[in-house]
Amino acid sequence: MSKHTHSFQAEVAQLLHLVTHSLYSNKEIFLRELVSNASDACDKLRFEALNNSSLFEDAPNLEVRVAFDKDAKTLTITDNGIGMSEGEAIDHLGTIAKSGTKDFMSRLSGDQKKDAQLIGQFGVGFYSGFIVADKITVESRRAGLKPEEGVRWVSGGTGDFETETITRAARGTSVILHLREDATEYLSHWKLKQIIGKYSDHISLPILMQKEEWDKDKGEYIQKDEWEAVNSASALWTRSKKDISDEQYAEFYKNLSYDQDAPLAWSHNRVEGSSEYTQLLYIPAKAPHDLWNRDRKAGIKLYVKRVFIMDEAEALMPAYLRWVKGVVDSADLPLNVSRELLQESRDVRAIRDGNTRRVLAMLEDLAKKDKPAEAAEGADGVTDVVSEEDKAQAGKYSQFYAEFGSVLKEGLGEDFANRDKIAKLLRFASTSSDAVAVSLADYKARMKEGQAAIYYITADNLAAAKHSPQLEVFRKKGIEVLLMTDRVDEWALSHLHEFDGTPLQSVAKGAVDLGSLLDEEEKKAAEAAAETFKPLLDKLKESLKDKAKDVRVTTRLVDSPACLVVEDGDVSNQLARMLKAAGQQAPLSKPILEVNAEHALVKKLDGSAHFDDLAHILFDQALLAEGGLPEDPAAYVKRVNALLV
Ligand SMILES: Nc1ncnc2c1ncn2[C@@H]1O[C@H](COP(=O)(O)OP(=O)(O)OP(=O)(O)O)[C@@H](O)[C@H]1O
Repeated sequence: MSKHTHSFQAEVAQLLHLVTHSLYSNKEIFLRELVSNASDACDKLRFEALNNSSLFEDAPNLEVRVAFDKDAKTLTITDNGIGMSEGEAIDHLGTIAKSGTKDFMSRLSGDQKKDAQLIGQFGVGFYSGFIVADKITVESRRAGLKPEEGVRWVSGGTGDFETETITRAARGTSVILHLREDATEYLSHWKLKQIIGKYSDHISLPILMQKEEWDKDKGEYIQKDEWEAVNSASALWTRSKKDISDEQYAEFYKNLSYDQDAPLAWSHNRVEGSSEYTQLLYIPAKAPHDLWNRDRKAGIKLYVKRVFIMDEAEALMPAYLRWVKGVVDSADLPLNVSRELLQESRDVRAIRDGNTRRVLAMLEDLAKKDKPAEAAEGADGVTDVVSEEDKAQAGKYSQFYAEFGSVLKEGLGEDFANRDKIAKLLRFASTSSDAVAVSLADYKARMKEGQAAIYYITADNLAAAKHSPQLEVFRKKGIEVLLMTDRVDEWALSHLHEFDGTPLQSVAKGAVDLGSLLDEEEKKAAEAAAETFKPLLDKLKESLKDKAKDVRVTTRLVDSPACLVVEDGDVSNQLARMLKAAGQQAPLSKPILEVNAEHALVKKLDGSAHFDDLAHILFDQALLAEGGLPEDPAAYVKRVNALLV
């Protein structure tokens, strides 16, 4: 048979040079690319055979075989897919037809370092074989052509390649890599199996390798004639939902997450539209130990057409949902997509938005079914029937929230578009419930007539929150206050100014304005107290000028003599203490001391010989009551003792 020599298209020669020189640090990807091509070839055959089943010839089972020959130093990837005619081999393996790669070529700068970074962002496909091979032989026969119409394509990866017509009985393609001296590590069953497991486990065709057996006499592994699949060949997410059992979903989750607990919920969807992808997302039952590490990568694995691309694709999930586990399989992204490119891609943004929406929808659903529904009989005598399935969901949201609620709150500051949805998912303890179970909607439904705001307080722990003097008037008036004890609350709540049209108001910030909840008499008494107390307040201000920004009379206290508040917009004392404990500089803003004109201690101040000491004690006690420490504890003790003896 006569051989023909062809020149590579100029761009191919250029690409080959780059591939061999720049992709060296990540050699093993060549196998992923070639297995992926083999799998594509099988997909193409399956597609063409829909109209022409004779293309299957006598081999209807599509498969990929990976074999190596230690003596010849060759590695061969064979598929029984569509194959290539001689003309196709010349066209497809000698030119670059893909627009993506052409675009890449046009962006080459000639600077090897920059170009090496660029190349990582584009699929290099077949040519990546030259990273490990100094010569590649491709033997192929297109499905439907006669055995004598096969082709052999040979190239050393430089300027040209040769083709000749051969006889090949088997349909499909063999890519034979003649390995370079420094790539003989791939002549290993174990190594190849490991790479296939890493990148190609979910290719839906079997990838076969010859079995190996230890030969005692020779002291080495011997290849047997028997072939076995080395991938699991089950891309679960590509199957139809109705064909997958709950057990299979749970099992897949375990493999994916190494988490022994069953997931709380999952969602499996095929999304079509401007961006086409499949998502299978799981909500774990338990938080990982490093949940709080914001650098922790997302638990999403990215596949492109069933080929594994990367673990922890953080661009596919916002940081506050970093605990979600799952798989995204895109039909649009290039195989060689890099993390950098992911950050910029429009397709990826669409996937990320879709994933976020899906997770929030799953949580909404769990939240709805959290409380065991009582079979409440309506006025019309009709009773809601609660399905067994819904009953099984009861309590799951509470479980989720206890584990992940704090991280979810980060979303208030991070994801403005979904802020309202996130707000609906929040749960808090309150003055009416020790359990962290009150939603903002529950709270609103219980608001008193005339109540203009959703009130909350932040503190280190539930006891401190509950006993805070700032709550006294609310308790007296029977107004519920949300008790927030998460470190992230103060920051998160600073991003949520209102819920469903009602403002959120910290009871430790600003002047308390209970508006129409105060009766006329109380209002008048407060105004009168402010007037009569003016001289006393001025004296207090003078005594405490280093500690307090202002001193004023308040209506928010009932039993306590005084409390500290900050102005709206200032960092609360609680947050300032937390920042200090974390070694950070807290913004300096002095608190405001509010005094209870009705309290005996405050009344005693007037004309007291110990005015200055009492003033400082009042301030320091207010600080102690909200979980702080006097700036000079020894001075505080001394002052109290002086009064005690
Ligand atoms: N095993 C194979 N069987 C049949 N055709 C193949 C095979 N491998 C490669 N080809 C042909 O060669 C072409 C070029 O392959 P190459 O890997 O460079 O690019 P691609 O597969 O189109 O893109 P990518 O690999 O980046 O997804 C393919 O489009 C296909 O037509």
